[in-house]
Amino acid sequence: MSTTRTDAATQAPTGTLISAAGITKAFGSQRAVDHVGLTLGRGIVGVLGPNGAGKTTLLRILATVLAPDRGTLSLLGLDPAHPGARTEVRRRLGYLPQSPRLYGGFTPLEMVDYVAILKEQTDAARRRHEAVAVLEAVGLTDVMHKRIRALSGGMQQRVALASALIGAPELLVLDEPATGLDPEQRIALRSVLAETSHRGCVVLSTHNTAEVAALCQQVLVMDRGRICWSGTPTELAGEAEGRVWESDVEEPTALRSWLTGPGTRRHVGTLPDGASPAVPTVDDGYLLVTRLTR
Ligand SMILES: Nc1ncnc2c1ncn2[C@@H]1O[C@H](COP(=O)(O)OP(=O)(O)OP(=O)(O)O)[C@@H](O)[C@H]1O
Repeated sequence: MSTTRTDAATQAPTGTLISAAGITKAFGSQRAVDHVGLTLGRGIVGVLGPNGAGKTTLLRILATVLAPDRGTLSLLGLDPAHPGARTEVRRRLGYLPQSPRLYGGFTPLEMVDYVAILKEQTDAARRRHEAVAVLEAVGLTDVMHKRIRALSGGMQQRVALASALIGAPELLVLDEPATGLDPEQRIALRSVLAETSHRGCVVLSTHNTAEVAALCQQVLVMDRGRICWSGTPTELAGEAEGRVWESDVEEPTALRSWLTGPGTRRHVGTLPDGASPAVPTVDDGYLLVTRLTR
């Protein structure tokens, strides 16, 4: 990816699972999502963007929780605007909202089983087998018979994640899935998502660029409702190639500067004469592309 693009559509993979064009959603006069186009196939896609960029709104649209005001959307080859097709998509979709609602009086096993029932899985034995498997995948085997209200915040987040994973979804939409997880669980989450991505499309929003670099094949950067950049994590870091450096002083040519240690500042922008470029990271690229579109 050589330049920053506005309103970017991503590369069409073989086997399109999500296809969107001109998707727009406003709340009053505020356009939360503004003419977004997407073509996504199998793999893990990370959505980055500042607070209020429209990530949650876009994910809610992809999860069929919210209907767009305008634009066309196809999920798993179906049009979710039609009630019958929407029900079918929901059977094949897993969704982790930003603030999941769990029933505190349920156990994790009951909660996940309940979601499977909502997905119209009628075989009780199979449901239980699958529920036990997804709870094991998120590391909750030991507490699957405890009341959810008695679990820690990170464990509750994993119950919500297991609820999204039940039914082997072909489309997995996760709003900040790593929130509240300890480092070990974050690493475990990566393997669960990598496994899901072999059979379908995982779209996740995050503020964690390290997570994106470790996990995602593709990144979408959103800003003010639009996708302002798309590409691979390596390409995002590459945006800052030759445009990032470190020094002990403030730099007038820097678009953004931040402290990285006692007295050391890192800058992105136009490299001043005599400065040596630093090795760029996904963070640098992200800061640069969000700055350039403002
Ligand atoms: N239900 C709603 N009613 C009114 N405004 C909303 C609603 N949902 C979102 N918005 C507005 O839409 C814009 C995008 O919000 P959204 O939650 O999608 O952003 P975000 O990128 O997920 O932010 P964050 O990183 O803070 O979670 C914001 O200006 C927000 O205030």
